[in-house]
Amino acid sequence: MEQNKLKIAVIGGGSWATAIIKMLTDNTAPKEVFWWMRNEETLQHIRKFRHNPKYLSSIAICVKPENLSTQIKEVVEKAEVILLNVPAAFLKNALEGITAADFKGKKIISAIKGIVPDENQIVGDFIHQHYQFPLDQFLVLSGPCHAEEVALEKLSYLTLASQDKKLAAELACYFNTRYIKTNISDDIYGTEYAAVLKNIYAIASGICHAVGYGDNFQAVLISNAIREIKRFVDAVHPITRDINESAYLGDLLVTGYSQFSRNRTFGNMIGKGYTVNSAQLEMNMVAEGYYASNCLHEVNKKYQVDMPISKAVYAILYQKRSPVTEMKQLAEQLS
Ligand SMILES: NC(=O)C1=CN([C@@H]2O[C@H](COP(=O)(O)OP(=O)(O)OC[C@H]3O[C@@H](n4cnc5c(N)ncnc54)[C@H](OP(=O)(O)O)[C@@H]3O)[C@@H](O)[C@H]2O)C=CC1
Ligand SMILES: O=C(CO)COP(=O)(O)O
Repeated sequence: MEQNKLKIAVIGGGSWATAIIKMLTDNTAPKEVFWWMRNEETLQHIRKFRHNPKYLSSIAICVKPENLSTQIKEVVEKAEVILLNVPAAFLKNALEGITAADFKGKKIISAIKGIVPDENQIVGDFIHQHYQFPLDQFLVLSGPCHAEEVALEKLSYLTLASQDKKLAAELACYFNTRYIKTNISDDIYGTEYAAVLKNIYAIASGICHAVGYGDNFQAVLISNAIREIKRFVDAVHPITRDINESAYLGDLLVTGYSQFSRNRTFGNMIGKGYTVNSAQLEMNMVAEGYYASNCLHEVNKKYQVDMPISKAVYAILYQKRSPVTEMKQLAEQLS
């Protein structure tokens, strides 16, 4: 019996990792869950009080205290499935000391929605290239799903993508609960890139709200954003896909409109005149779209896809252009 348990390790200690821990431990399929986080103090608190003191503190943590660790090598070694969930900007740091041999024979799921800075690669490409990790053993876990609603056990849908749909279906069984349904997909590239891009559009959405545009304009913005996503993912990985599926349009909508969206909140602060630093400090959570905007700007030099919304966000965040002027110019280009 013990041997049939899936050994899965969650890498990351933020809100999404905490919500994923809840799903995995509420799910009744036999498994052993390991959890890595960087912060020893947080780990000791969770061991003692069974709650994460920093993120989603209401969630009761049901991981065995001895399965919590700040030693990534130890956690990776024990598991057969590694679920990565540190913000992309800190992924290289988190994986320090890990070699290709440590990942050999395992499956990796990325629940990260960001591009690895400097490398300008989505996580799948980064892991494949830097750890010689086979892409057919790599999966992408996406939304639309906010950690806060998982904590509240509100009905939510995930998407698990793998080139091997059978593998995706097998692993999806470990996430489903009364409040979680997991769709499967074979589009690892489209799922990852769409999840990265929607964060940039959520920033645009927040900026527009802050500078005075209303719901009518927001609808036009989001409608243009999904077309921009389609143009880009079709250029990077041209396969037949329905962009209206939950992993693409759904993820964009939840981020663009939800009160829980980190990226929209960040954009809202930028629109109100906060500097990037002060907005980041104020939020105490990571808005992936800020880093993604710069990375995408670089990646798109190769593909040359027409992306006026991403361009406007980049100009505001990285070229210090005025949100009001930039959004006014953008509005002229939308339809
Ligand atoms: N939140 C959500 O609803 C969802 C998030 N995601 C994705 O999950 C990933 C993680 O996001 P999320 O859980 O929201 O993050 P949070 O903002 O909740 O937490 C931030 C995490 O990043 C760590 N961190 C912050 N600064 C640094 C640093 N300088 N070096 C190393 N680590 C650092 C924090 O560690 P510490 O606490 O020790 O400071 C913490 O674990 C992102 O890619 C996000 O897009 C995907 C779907 C849903
Ligand atoms: O990816 C997410 C929801 O699917 C979370 O990102 P936001 O918090 O910016 O919405």
